Amino acid sequence: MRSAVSVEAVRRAERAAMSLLPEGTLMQRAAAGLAAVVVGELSAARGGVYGARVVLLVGAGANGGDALWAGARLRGRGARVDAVLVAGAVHEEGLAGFRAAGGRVHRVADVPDGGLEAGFGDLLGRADVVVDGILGIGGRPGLDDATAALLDLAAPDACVVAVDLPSGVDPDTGAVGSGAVRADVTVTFGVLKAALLLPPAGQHAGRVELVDIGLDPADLTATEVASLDVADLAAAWPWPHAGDDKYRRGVLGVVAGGRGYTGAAVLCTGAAVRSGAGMVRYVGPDEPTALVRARWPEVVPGDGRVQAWVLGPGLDPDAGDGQADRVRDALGTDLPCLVDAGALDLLPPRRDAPTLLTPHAGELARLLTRLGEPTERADVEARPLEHARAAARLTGATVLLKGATTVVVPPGGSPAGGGPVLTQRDGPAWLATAGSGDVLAGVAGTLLAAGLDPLLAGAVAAAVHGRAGALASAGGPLDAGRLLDAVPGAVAALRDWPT
Ligand SMILES: NC(=O)C1=CN([C@@H]2O[C@H](COP(=O)(O)OP(=O)(O)OC[C@H]3O[C@@H](n4cnc5c(N)ncnc54)[C@H](OP(=O)(O)O)[C@@H]3O)[C@@H](O)[C@H]2O)[C@@H](O)CC1
Ligand SMILES: Nc1ncnc2c1ncn2[C@@H]1O[C@H](COP(=O)(O)OP(=O)(O)O)[C@@H](O)[C@H]1O
Ligand SMILES: [K+]
Repeated sequence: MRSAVSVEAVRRAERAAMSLLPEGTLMQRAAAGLAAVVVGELSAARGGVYGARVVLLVGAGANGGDALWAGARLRGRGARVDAVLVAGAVHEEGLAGFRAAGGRVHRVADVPDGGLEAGFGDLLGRADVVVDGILGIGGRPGLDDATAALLDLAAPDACVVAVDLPSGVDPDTGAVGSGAVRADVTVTFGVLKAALLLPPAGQHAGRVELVDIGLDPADLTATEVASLDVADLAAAWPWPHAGDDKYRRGVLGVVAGGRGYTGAAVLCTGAAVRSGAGMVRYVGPDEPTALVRARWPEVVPGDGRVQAWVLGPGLDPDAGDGQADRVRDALGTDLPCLVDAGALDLLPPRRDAPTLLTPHAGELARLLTRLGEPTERADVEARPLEHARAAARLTGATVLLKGATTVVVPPGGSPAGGGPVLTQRDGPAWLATAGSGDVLAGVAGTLLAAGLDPLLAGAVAAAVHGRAGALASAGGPLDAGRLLDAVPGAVAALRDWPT
């Protein structure tokens, strides 16, 4: 499990560690770790550090201090290191250390208006590595125009190394402001910060390197956001046992598709079959039922006893084909329900039984608007965690928000009581294809029917869906049929996936 904490928790842990250590120790450890990563990048790209060009972009706080001390170390290895001070203030000890090591210092404030390119174009355009020491955990989202313009001067093939966090993101929520840094590597200190696991900030971080600076793990137990790794997935997966039969393993009922929309019914039931549900029942009108039976003869048509329901993929609540009533009936039971797509419109104000909502950004905006919080899709995309939490709070359900990074928020919006928010980013962008969400619903349904709680069922399903996507795509285009065909292999590989 990769775990991340809040800024408040990091600051507390840092204060505790600092009280036991000589002043400046943590920053020196951070700088040493940062310099080591830069050395690694330079060695890989050009065979060594000597003579490499490194430019530090330095903000007002300790994040800039880390960059300056790392720059001093890189000077010691023979790199040419320039620091560009982007703010009015600077970490003075770091600056003195950098100067003493022979680093050159420039100030954005010394360049006349409109002169950034003339002043820094050559410097940044020739840099092998650009170190983003602009903002860390003290940062608010967004960079000013001059700083953002400076970043644009870097050569496209320069390696951008972010210090602690890519600057311009919100450290706790993962929201991203304008001009935020896009890093190739982020070197983070002591513990992952929540933004590194959250969309969209996590997608700005590149590869994340965690440097141990000696914080006490006992001070870092308040996990805010976590991502399941392969060991967690293997531990959570409901592997069958000799004593099992199909009923004990879990029967899933599916109300999907309808008159005119048939594909979702075939894909969703198929994904449930392929992810190992004990049995799948499909409930719907004649046409999708016939197609489901033709493709998946093991699916049992019609109502009957189930352990969980998947409701809504490809379902039009206004079609007048009986599907809306079937959804309402299932929502009226005390069984776990996954509520997707068209069924989201039918969700009652409150449901006490375990409930997993699986909207994409547009569907979440629509749901929040219906619940009295007018929201646009773009709002959800800019601040996914905030909006998923709002839906969890308003509905009392677990909310899985789909996207390149899937966010699963426990009922009530967490973290109080419900455990951390889980995020998964396991699959390629080829997963953004029609029917992909129907496959996810089927896999998550299998897990609900097997008895997993909605938070774990959602996160495990998202991870397996992503891994199946990676297997099926192998770098090329993907369709939902091949995605669901890859699900058994993705599940089997959980026990021997290379970590
Ligand atoms: N604590 C420790 O023990 C250790 C900490 N370490 C390092 O310290 C980092 C945290 O340092 P930090 O607290 O000094 O904050 P940092 O992120 O450098 O910047 C704050 C400054 O930026 C400003 N500012 C904010 N947003 C802005 C914006 N959008 N645009 C423009 N300006 C903005 C803000 O202004 P203000 O809020 O005062 O208005 C303030 O002046 C941490 O991430 C890690 O790298 C490591 O060395 C390990 C030990
Ligand atoms: N850029 C992306 N990278 C990786 N996965 C993605 C990306 N965009 C979407 N996905 C995943 O693909 C699926 C799309 O689901 P959805 O939007 O409901 O599609 P549909 O309704 O066509 O089935 C979700 O599981 C989502 O997390
Ligand atoms: K930074």
